[in-house]
Amino acid sequence: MRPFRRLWLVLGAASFGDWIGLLATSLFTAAQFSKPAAQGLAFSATIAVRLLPALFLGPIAGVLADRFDRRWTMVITDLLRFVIYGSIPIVPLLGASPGVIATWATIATLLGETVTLIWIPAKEAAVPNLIPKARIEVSNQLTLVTTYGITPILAALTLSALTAGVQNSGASLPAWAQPVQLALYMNALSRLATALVVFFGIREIGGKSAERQQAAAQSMSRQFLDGWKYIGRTPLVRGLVLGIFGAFAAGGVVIGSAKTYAVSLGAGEAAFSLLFGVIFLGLALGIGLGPMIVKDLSRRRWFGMNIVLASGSVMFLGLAFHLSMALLGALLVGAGAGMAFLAGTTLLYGEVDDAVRGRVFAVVQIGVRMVLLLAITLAGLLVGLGSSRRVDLGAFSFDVSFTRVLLLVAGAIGIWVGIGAFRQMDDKKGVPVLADLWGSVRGRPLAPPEEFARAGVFVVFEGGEGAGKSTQVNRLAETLREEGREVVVTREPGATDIGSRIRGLVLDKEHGAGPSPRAEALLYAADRAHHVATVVRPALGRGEVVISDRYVDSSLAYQGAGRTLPVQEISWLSAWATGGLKPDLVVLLDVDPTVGLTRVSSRGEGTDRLESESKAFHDRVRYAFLDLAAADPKRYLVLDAARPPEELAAAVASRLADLLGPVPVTAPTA
Ligand SMILES: Nc1ncnc2c1ncn2[C@@H]1O[C@H](COP(=O)(O)OP(=O)(O)O)[C@@H](O)[C@H]1O
Ligand SMILES: Cc1cn([C@H]2C[C@H](O)[C@@H](COP(=O)(O)OP(=O)(O)O)O2)c(=O)[nH]c1=O
Repeated sequence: MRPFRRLWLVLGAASFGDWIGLLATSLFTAAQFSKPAAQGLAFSATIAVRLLPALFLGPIAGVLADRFDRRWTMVITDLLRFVIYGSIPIVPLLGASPGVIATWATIATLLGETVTLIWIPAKEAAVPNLIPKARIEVSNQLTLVTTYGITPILAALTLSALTAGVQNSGASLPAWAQPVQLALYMNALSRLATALVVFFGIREIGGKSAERQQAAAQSMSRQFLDGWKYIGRTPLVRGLVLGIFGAFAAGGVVIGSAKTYAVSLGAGEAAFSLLFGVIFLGLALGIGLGPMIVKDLSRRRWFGMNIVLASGSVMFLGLAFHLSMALLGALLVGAGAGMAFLAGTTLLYGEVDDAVRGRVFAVVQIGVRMVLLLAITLAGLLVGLGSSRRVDLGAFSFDVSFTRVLLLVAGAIGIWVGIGAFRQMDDKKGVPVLADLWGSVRGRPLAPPEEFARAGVFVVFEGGEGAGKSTQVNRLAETLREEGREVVVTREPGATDIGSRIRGLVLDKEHGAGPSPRAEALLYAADRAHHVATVVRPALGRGEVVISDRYVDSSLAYQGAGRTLPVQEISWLSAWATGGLKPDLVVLLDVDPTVGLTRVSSRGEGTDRLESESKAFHDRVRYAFLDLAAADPKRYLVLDAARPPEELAAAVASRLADLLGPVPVTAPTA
């Protein structure tokens, strides 16, 4: 088994232990009391106690994770937890009173939680070193689904199966083997198991990079401060931390106000559980399907977008007046939060340096707990303060309550934070957000354009063989020059020295069978890259009109649709070759291939390699051009190439008139 597979097993076991421990300890402590009030108090005390140590120990835990060998840190802390958790069900066997038992359970939980705080940053810092970068997201999907989807359910089922099994069998079990106690043993044993697997099975976690060894020579307080400095001066990490806190704050407000919100919908008590269930469903859907839907979208952008989505949905919840709307809102809150969480952890794993990773994760960990706790408490308090008024809207009536105002405010703050995080982290500045998202969903992600001052206008003619491109290119150039404009006429392939050699390689029939489809695609891309860099961009920079006979679309049509290479990959290749340079206008001269090829052969120059392709090939090319034009009508002018040349030229000139400003006045040359 590969190390990271073993790691997933460890994470699964650890999380199962966590959940069954949480459930069992709470029940166990509560069971020591008979009055409901005391039970409730004991129940919430054990949960609160789990959050407390984070505040004190958290900051140091990160330093420990970066300073010491992570394998040993994980093994030692897990052995400690084995002993601590194991002691909870043992104490009653020593004949202790209920008060002592409950107190010890609480103290042991506190200790266990404290130790966990050291375990988590060590684990989080070690994991990314074991996983190939390209698989980090998949690995996170798996871990999140295991941690929050499978293991809690498995834990609850195990516990209730144990209880039911014992009740049904009627057997009287010895005092040390009551169901809840068995569950507590399981929790302890899961720690022993993970310690052993990490020690014997995942040795790769151990050792330290030279960088970390160097850092460990500094004092601990110095390392602590350095961690904060790193967060402060790295925009990506700053944005991530800010975004994660914002998301959890909004989540906390939703949790804290959920009870009164459900009531305000007038849909009864069941609405509360239903809403919660739907939020979890949304989380699972977002984590499971999100990456498949957005495909290659920048994860930095996706993170910010999801926070805005989740927060917007919180606002929508505030306005929803019918249960069905609230359910939709809850689903989107869950989906947005889940996807933001996935994107956030993936980015943290992939982009934070190994040497500071423990500290960054510790900050996130503590921050999240504090923010969540604060938000839940505060929301609970505020909601309790406000009264509500009932509003009638004909068929619907709903409460305008404090709860709703709170949701609106929390959502608005969340959107603001999401936009802030997006700006800090954006790695595709200048690429329109919605178009980027839509392009990625359709499988044609936009590349960030290379920066350059673009003063001129870029016009491209596309179309099949013999469509009349050269004819129209020359006519247009002539017209524009008569108007007094600077015009550069060029073509692909073969406009440069290097390009004309490439052109020979791809098109001359004397080179035998010619390049394979992928090689052909790369040769056209190479020609294009050189052409754009040495001819097109410089001319556009000088403010001239560049008219090119063929450009990117020819590759999409010929190599993509014609040769049937994946169009998405050709699109990426072209975007990379051109640095994202797009034409201002593409004139597509649409021609029936039979007509076009007849025109070419009547020229009597013989055919090149592509012209001699089959009719089916040229048909695919034709429809690919038409599809491209249909997908972006603003940028295209589609003309029927069977029309007389003068008419076509007039149509092109009139369309271009809108794009070109007045003729620039150049100083007369003496
Ligand atoms: N609109 C048109 N109608 C009829 N024939 C045309 C038209 N435009 C060009 N032709 C002729 O078709 C042939 C191919 O034209 P050309 O401009 O070289 O096409 P391309 O550059 O698209 O291969 C030439 O002989 C040209 O005179
Ligand atoms: C620019 C480009 C051209 N081609 C093909 C289309 C043409 O058959 C060939 C040469 O184009 P071109 O010189 O325009 O030929 P013609 O004037 O005869 O239409 O190169 C591609 O396959 N991919 C590309 O990216």
